[in-house]
Amino acid sequence: MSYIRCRHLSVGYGGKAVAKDLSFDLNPGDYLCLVGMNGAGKSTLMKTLLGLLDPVSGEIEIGDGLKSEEIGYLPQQSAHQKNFPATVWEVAMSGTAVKNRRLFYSREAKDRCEERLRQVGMWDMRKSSYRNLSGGQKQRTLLARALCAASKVLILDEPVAGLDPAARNQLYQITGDLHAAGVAIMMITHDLKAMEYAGYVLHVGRKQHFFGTREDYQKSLYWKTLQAWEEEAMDL
Ligand SMILES: Nc1ncnc2c1ncn2[C@@H]1O[C@H](COP(=O)(O)OP(=O)(O)OP(=O)(O)O)[C@@H](O)[C@H]1O
Repeated sequence: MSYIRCRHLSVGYGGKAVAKDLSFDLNPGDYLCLVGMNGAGKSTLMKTLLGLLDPVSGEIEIGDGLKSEEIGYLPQQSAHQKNFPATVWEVAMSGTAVKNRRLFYSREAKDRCEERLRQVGMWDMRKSSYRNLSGGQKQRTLLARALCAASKVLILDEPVAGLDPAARNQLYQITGDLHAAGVAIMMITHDLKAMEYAGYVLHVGRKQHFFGTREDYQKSLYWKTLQAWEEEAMDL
């Protein structure tokens, strides 16, 4: 059974759909890339899957023993978050606190946080101030935070936006390692390089959508359109 199964799902605001009739699955072991033009509704879909927005219509089924609180989320970074006055350790640990609503951290939570910070290569910097980190180090800290909250499914919203090529590759390496370790990945991206890691692609279009394997996607018109659009955007 799928972790997440959506059928004829429409998502939007105030009962008005911005993306209609989406049908796709996220299964254990999947690496799904979510692509589409600006404003297509990708972030709106993610927020709906996370329960932050109600679906306009259609079905979302959470299955295979997955609980909604087992879905970790790396949101798009805001300027406010970039200047967060806390250490790397405190930022990562806050993922645990939000989920468990505990006043004090348990030994188990601390061990888990250490494991996560080691996984993303930020353990040695755990005492550093978050606001003084590079963009890539900040993203890796937020990735550890999302993994402290949940480790079965990880949803990432444009995780490499604003990162230089080295930091970008490092982040893909880490998400690839997490995937190999059994975490199902669902990633919104405008970076065509991310596609190399994907097993499946969901392309949210204005009128029609594509959902299928990366191989089929890269033979489709959707892929050609996306490539042309991204290349044009890079020229600007
Ligand atoms: N809180 C909101 N209330 C009403 N409309 C919104 C709200 N947030 C976003 N929208 C609109 O919903 C549409 C889809 O936005 P969304 O952020 O989901 O697109 P996206 O595909 O993630 O775009 P991008 O690639 O630019 O991040 C846009 O037209 C946007 O203006």
